[in-house]
Amino acid sequence: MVRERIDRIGVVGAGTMGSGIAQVAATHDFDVVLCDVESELVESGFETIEDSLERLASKGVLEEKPETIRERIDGTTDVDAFSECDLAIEAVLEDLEVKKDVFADLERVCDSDVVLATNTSTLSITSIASDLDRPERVIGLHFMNPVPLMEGVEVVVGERTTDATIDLAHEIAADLEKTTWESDDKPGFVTNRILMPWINEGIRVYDEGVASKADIDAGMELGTNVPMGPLTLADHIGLDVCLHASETLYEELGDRYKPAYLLKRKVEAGDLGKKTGRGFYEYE
Ligand SMILES: NC(=O)c1ccc[n+]([C@@H]2O[C@H](COP(=O)([O-])OP(=O)(O)OC[C@H]3O[C@@H](n4cnc5c(N)ncnc54)[C@H](O)[C@@H]3O)[C@@H](O)[C@H]2O)c1
Repeated sequence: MVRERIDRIGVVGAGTMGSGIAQVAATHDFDVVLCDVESELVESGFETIEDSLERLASKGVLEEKPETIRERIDGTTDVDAFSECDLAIEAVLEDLEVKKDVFADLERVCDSDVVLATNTSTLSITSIASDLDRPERVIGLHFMNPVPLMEGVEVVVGERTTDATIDLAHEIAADLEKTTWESDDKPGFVTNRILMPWINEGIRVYDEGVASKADIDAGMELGTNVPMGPLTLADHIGLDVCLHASETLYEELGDRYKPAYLLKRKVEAGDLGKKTGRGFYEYE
């Protein structure tokens, strides 16, 4: 049995993804609790949400005022505030031990019928749930970046996830006007298993001098009808995020997932893409 009536959603992690998930949930009339480890990080999540809501309002795509949506979100640094939540979504950094600790807290704090979802990009849902008493209520709800704009959500089914939990995951995504597809709990699921080698190959093609950055991106955009070429997309995702995902896939799946040399060097240099103003391209 899982709780089907969802009024209040708890989101752990107020970074890029957590703030986006909180925003989309509040936009769709859910009450939200947004949690991070320090109040400054919660505040920074709220700034991201407010900026995004203002941009969407200026394009005329919001049905309510940004302030009305914003007021549905409470901030906290204490996960105990999730005791009243009907669903919890974890979006903390991509580290198995950190996520396991967060899920231990969620299991302690949330009622036993509350579904606990993770936004992990590459980690195993089964591993994340492995120390819990009730792993059957854990599922992957893999939102795409930027959450307010991207329509797709990948539902990732762990070894012990029950049908009731899977149904709830699809239903809540539909309530958020997202479209889902399902993946088994295998490294990188559908999206990152295919996307990460594509990005790494784009970087190698550039590093080997096959073509300029602009021509690599143009070739893939015009030649295969994707909205962004691999170098531009890597900058948007964050080169550190791409490297971390590639290393996890390399560990699990072997040589064909080896991260590109230049990806590692750029991350070491602190050129992480759009968020630091420089990756493969420069940003204002
Ligand atoms: N960035 C992307 O494009 C993207 C896309 C899909 C999925 N994801 C996944 O989403 C998750 C979050 O990624 P992100 O890009 O938002 O990361 P981020 O670094 O922007 O945000 C993570 C936040 O989690 C907070 N945090 C860490 N430990 C915490 C804890 N114990 N309790 C509460 N908060 C804690 C950090 O302080 C930080 O604010 C990761 O699992 C990532 O793989 C990322």
